[in-house]
Amino acid sequence: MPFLPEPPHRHGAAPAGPDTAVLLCNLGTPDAPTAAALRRYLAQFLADPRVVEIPKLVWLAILHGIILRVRPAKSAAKYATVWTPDGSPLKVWTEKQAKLLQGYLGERGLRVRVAMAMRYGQPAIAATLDALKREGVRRVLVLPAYPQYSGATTASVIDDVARWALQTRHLPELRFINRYHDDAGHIAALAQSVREHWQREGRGDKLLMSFHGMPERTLHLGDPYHCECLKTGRLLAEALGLKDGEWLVTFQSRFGKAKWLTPYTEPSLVKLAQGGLKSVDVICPGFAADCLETLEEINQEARAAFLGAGGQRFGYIPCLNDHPAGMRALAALAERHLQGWPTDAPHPDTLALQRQRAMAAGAKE
Ligand SMILES: C=CC1=C(C)c2cc3[nH]c(cc4nc(cc5[nH]c(cc1n2)c(C)c5CCC(=O)O)C(CCC(=O)O)=C4C)c(C)c3C=C
Ligand SMILES: [Fe+2]
Ligand SMILES: [Fe+2]
Repeated sequence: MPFLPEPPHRHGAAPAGPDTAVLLCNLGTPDAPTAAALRRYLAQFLADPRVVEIPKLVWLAILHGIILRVRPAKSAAKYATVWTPDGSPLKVWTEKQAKLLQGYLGERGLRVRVAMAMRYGQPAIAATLDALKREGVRRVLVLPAYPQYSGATTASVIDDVARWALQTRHLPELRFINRYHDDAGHIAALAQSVREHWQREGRGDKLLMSFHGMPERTLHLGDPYHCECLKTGRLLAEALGLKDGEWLVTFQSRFGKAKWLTPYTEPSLVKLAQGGLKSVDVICPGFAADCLETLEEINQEARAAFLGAGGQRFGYIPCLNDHPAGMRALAALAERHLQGWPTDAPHPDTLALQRQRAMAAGAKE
């Protein structure tokens, strides 16, 4: 692919804003809770070879021949139940997180520009990186909003940045945060959010931690996702002082016919209720923000399944969203990964230029 034309250098001109940026990336979401918008979104999402790892031609035939005929309308109806006046919850939260992150980083004395982008749909990663460059950004720290690394999520964000890089002439310096599943601040924020929920709504007899699933095959192929989910679960249980039997990790959102990571969330809840458990709390620590998968699949469908099987109380613990402890943990995480990059003073190159100019001006006089 040819390099696209770029704006000419503004020789030595200092950028108006900060020249270091943090790019907060999440999965993406449809533009509207309609079948047409879902068809566009799912066609892009599910054609990503990081997400569905089966031979491309076979899969594209199934995707366009079957899945994109049925699923968009069904999924649109689900999205409609969680849609907000400002749009999809995932987008609303991610926008808010980016704004807040800029503030929390500022509080730590870091002058950086924080932008958000979505892997699928809008705002796209490539367009956002182009916009940052136009604003004078020379360094970008990419922060995929996935605590646990997986090929389907984190690596796919990195793919997208790399694709943009392949057709960009003057690249910014790039860094990536691959994971924060065991980050102490992140675990403490999750634990605080559970304790706050217990104080607000009372405490269930068990804490179920539900993570988004992946095909089990990906575990055997070396994807660290399963392992990182279990570690987050163990650390959160430890932080809360939970004993064995008081908590469990499960996997939700199975897609397709293959075996996914087990135990599955909804069947586990049904089994627990049938076994006599009356009250459960559910948290989704794999999601940085509430979205369809938490608000509809867990707080509506899984709740109904648990209550329908004899459970009496289902406590849903929201994702960290804009929780101050979660935001502070993200800011501290970003700060560590920004080490060595200029984030407060003008860039040393800029200072050197200013000195050179001052000297040149002095020599002329
Ligand atoms: C948090 C980590 C996620 C992993 C890992 C993940 C893997 C994965 N997902 C699908 C298929 C679908 N996921 C869908 C929605 C969705 N998935 C995540 C996160 C992870 N996915 C989020 C945050 C969301 C919600 C998006 C929103 O708009 O709120 C959907 C779309 C919804 C639907 O039609 O049901 C699909 C499909 C696969 C196949 C996969 C791993 C291989
Ligand atoms: Fe997903
Ligand atoms: Fe789902």
